[in-house]
Amino acid sequence: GSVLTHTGACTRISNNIYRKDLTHRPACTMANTIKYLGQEEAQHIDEELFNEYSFSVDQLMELAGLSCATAVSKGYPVQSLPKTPPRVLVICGPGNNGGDGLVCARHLKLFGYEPSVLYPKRSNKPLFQNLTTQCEKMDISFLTEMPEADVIDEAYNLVIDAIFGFSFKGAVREPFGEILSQLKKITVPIASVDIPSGWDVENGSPHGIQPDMLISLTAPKKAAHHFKGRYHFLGGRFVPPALEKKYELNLPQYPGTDCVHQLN
Ligand SMILES: NC(=O)C1=CN([C@@H]2O[C@H](COP(=O)(O)OP(=O)(O)OC[C@H]3O[C@@H](n4cnc5c(N)ncnc54)[C@H](O)[C@@H]3O)[C@@H](O)[C@H]2O)[C@H](O)CC1
Ligand SMILES: [K+]
Repeated sequence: GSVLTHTGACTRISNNIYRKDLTHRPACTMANTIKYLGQEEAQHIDEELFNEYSFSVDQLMELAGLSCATAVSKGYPVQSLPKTPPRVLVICGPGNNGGDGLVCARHLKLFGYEPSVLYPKRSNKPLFQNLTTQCEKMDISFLTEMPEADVIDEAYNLVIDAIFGFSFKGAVREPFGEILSQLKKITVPIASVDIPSGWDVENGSPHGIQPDMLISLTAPKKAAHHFKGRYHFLGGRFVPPALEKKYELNLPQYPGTDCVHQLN
């Protein structure tokens, strides 16, 4: 849109869409579009949610994982999947991004999908052990090794990439290097949680995996500027207004009571 100064004379309807309240005033645009976060800023917001706002990781992870499962159900409705049973492969990394994946798998099962989880580097923290038990008790199978790309294409409709989030840094260490190299070869769509895994959090990665869906949590990270897939959702509808204001996040309004907002 055209760039004019923000006069306050417009109402945000959704991201990048503004209704002019006064016809003689210029429409506001860039000044209050959604902010894309750098790595440090994302980590500061995360710390503030826990330390200043007294949320627990469990709470936010539950909402994050629910957002991911909801976005998946919107982009790839269970009835529309080409293969039955409606199998999806959820790959979980060693940190909180992986935890979001475990929560997402559980909700996907409740939504009628058949998730299988690959969780090769398990955290021994009680939260992660509990999330694993919850999945096992819901008859979600855990794979012992990463299937080859052609096996994934044959058996699964979709892969959920919950390997790395905003704390990823440096060169990918094994076993995730091999996992990501298989993901670069698959043809079924990938839905990435928060950041496409292996991408630099701010600069992306031109030779990295190319997800079809990205679910940005809290706010998109700078790498999301390089996302070329079909669906970009915002999830993690838990940001208190004062925190949103402090970091000038300019989050779009979520529709009604939805836990996700489709950005494009
Ligand atoms: N505030 C929010 O929006 C919330 C986001 N959540 C999710 O949490 C992740 C960030 O989680 P964090 O534990 O900080 O880190 P990661 O999951 O990104 O990964 C850390 C994990 O990965 C290892 N690691 C880092 N770099 C490498 C590498 N090059 N090779 C191999 N392994 C690597 C590191 O050692 C750690 O073990 C955020 O993105 C959201 O998805 C919360 O769930 C809710 C609040
Ligand atoms: K990810």
